[in-house]
Amino acid sequence: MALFLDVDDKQKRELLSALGLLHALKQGGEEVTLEHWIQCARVHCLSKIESYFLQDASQLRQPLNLRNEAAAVSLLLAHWSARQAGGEQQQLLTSLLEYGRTLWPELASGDVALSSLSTAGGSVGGGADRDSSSNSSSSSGGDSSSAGGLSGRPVQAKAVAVEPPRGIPAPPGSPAADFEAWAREQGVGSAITIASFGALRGCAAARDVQPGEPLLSIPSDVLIYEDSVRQTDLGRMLMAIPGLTIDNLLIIFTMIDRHDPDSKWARYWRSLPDKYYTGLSFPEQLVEELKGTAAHLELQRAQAHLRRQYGDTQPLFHMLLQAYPQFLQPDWFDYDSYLWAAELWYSYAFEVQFPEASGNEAEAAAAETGAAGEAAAGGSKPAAGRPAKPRARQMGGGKGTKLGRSGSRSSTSSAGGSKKGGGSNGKAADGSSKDKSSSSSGGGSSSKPVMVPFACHVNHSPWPHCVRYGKVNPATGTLDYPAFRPCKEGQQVYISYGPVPNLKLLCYYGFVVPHNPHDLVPLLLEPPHGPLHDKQATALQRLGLGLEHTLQDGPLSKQLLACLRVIVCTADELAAVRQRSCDPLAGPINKENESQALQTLQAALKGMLAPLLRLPLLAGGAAGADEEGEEAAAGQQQQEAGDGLAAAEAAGQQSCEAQQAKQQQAEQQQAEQRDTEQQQPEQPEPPGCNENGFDADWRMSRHFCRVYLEGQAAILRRSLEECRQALAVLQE
Ligand SMILES: C[S@@+](CC[C@H](N)C(=O)[O-])C[C@H]1O[C@@H](n2cnc3c(N)ncnc32)[C@H](O)[C@@H]1O
Repeated sequence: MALFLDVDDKQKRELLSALGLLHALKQGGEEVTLEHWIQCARVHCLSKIESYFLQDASQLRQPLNLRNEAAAVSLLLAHWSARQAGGEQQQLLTSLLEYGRTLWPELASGDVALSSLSTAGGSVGGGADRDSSSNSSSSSGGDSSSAGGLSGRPVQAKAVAVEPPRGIPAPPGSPAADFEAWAREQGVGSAITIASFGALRGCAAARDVQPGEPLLSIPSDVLIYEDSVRQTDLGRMLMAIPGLTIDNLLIIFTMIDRHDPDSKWARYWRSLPDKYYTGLSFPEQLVEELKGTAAHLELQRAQAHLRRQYGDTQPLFHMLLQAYPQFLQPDWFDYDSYLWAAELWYSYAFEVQFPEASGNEAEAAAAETGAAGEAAAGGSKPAAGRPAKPRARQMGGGKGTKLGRSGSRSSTSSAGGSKKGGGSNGKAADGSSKDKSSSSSGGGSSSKPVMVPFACHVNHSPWPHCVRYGKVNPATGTLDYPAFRPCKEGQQVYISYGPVPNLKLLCYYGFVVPHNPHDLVPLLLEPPHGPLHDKQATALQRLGLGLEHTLQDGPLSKQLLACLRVIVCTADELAAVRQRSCDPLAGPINKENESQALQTLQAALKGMLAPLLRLPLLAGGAAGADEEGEEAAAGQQQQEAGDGLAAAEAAGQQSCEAQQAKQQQAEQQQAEQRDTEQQQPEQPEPPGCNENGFDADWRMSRHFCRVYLEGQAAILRRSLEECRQALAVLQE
C-alpha cells in the first residue's frame, strides 16, 4: 500500500495516521480489509480543494463525494488489475468491483443530465436558455449535494431512470471517420467511435464496455508532443530557434503542420473543428458582459497574454516566411490561425507522464490521479480595529494555464493555475492534490503537454467513465484510458478533464457544466486596517491561514470561518488566540466574535451577489428580476462607493427569502419544461452550428456565460443561507 501513499504530502500522512491506516497498510497482512484500502485511496485521491473543505479525518471513513470515491475506486482497480492479482488480491478485486457498482447509478444519471445539455445545445437559443435556467435549481440556498446519495451527484428535474441518447456515428468518408481509420492503422486500440449527440460531437462506446477495460489504448508514437515533434524536419528546425518556449513551439508547429498533406498527423488535423469558441476567442463585447466577475478578469488576462505572445512571435513568422516562401503562406500566421492552434492546445491537449523520467512509483501514482482546485492562501492588507469588516471581492481566475489536461492532474485553482507563456490547460484525471505546477516545482515530474489523437475527441463529464489516465504504460508503451464503470454500446463515453470549475471550463474549453460539482467562487478577504493588524496577521500566519478562500456548493470551509474569527477579534480575543487558549479552527471563539464573523461574511457575500445579479446576462433573462435588480443596484452603488459590505448588507437583507420563493417557482417551471423536452424526439443539428454546437453569433457561448453566472450566484446564495442559519442559531 505504501505504493499509493503520497509520501511528500504531510496532510495526507496525518489523515492516514488519524484514521489508523498508516501502520496497518505499511505492515500489510490479512487484517487489512477492502474498507482500509478504500479509505487509504480516498486520502490519496483527495484534491487540494477537497482537503480545504475537509472538516476532519473521520469524514473519510465514508465516501466523501462522488469524484473522490470514483477516483479512489479507479486507483485500486488500476493497481490490482495491473498486478494480475492472485489469491487474496483477486478477492479484493472482486469485492472492489462489487463495491464500485454502488457508484454507477448516480454516475449514470450524470450521463442523462449532460446529454440533455447537448440536446439543448441543438436549439441554441431556446434550448440553451431552458437548460440555463435549470441550473438555478440549486440557487435556492438548498444544498443540492446533500439531497441524497453522494455529494457531487448530478442534479436532475426528477429522479427518472432515462437512458441517455445513442450517438450517430460519423458518416463514412467524413474527416472524423477517416481519422478513425488512420488511428486503427496506427495501432490505436479502441472500444469507442466518434459520434454526434444532438449538437455535440463526442465518442460513443462501440460495444458494451466493462469496468477495467480500456476505452482507448494509444501507442506513444501517435502522440504529438515535444519529443515526437523533434523527430520531424519542421520540429527540428523550430527547436533550433533560441528562446522559443515549448508551449509556443507546439502552437507554431501546429500552425504549419496542419497544412502539410504529408504530415504524419494530417488525417488527425483534418478531423478537428475549423473554429473554436473558447473564452480565448470571445469577442470583446461578450467579455464585457461578464464585467465584475472572476471570468472577466481571467478572460482579459488570458486574451491579452495570447495577443502579447503572438506579437512577440511576429519576427519569427516573418523570418520563416522569408526563409521558406515556397512552403509557407502568410495567412497561416495571422492572429486567427495562432488563436486556433492555441485554443486547440488549451482545450484538446493532455498532460502526460512518460515513464523514463519517472522517479518513483508513489509520485507516478500521485500523478495519475490528477489535482484539483486550489484552496486558499495568502495576501493581506492593513486592517482597522475590532469590528472592522474585511472587504471581500471575487478574485480573478488566475495568471495563466497550461497546455494540456493531464489524465492525471490539473491545476484548476479557482485562483488559477499559472504558467507564464500561457499555454496549457492540463486536462487532468481526478485525484490527488499534486498539480502540475506543484510537482514541476518540486522536481522529478516528467509531465508534458501532449496532443492525444482520439482521446481528445472524448467529451468531459464530472461523472465520467474514466478518471485515471495520463501515464504511458512502461510495459506496453501505450497511453491507456481504462473505464472504471460500464458504458453501453452506442452511449456517450466521458472522461474527466479533472475537477475543473466552470470558470476554467468557460475560459479554456468554451463550455460549462450545469450543477458542476467542482464549481467554486473565489473569495479574497482583506484584513481590516488598524492597530491590531500586525497581531492579526501573525495569528493568521501561525494558524496557517491565508486570506484567499473558496466557496463551494456545500458547507463553508473551517479555514474561512477561522480566518474571519481572527479578523474580527478584539484585542482580548486576539490575546487568547495567541496564548492558544482558544483555537479558531476548532470552533467559535465566543458568541459575540462568532456573530461578528458571520455578519462580516454575510455582508461580503451580499456585496458579491448584488452586482452579479445586476449583470444584464442574468438580470435580463430572469422574469421578475426587477426586485433583485434594485437590490443589486444598491449593492453595486455602495460597492463602487468603497463600502461594499454595509451596502450589500442593507441591500440584501430582505432579499434571500423572496429570492428563494421565486427560485422555487422558476425551478418548478423548468422541471416541467424539461420533462416535456425529454419526450420530444432528438432535434437535428441546427444550421450554422459547428460540430460542438457553437454558432457564429456566440449564442451558445452566451448561454454558457449565463450558466456560469447562475452557478456563481447559486454558490453565493447557498453560503448566505448557511450564514443566516448559523446566525439564527446564535440568537436562540
Ligand atoms: C477535447 S474536445 C472534445 C471533443 C470535441 N467535442 C470534438 O468533437 O471536437 C473539448 C471540446 O469539446 C466540447 N466539450 C467537451 N465536453 C463537453 C461537454 N460536457 N459539454 C459541452 N461541450 C463539451 C467543448 O467544445 C470543448 O472545448
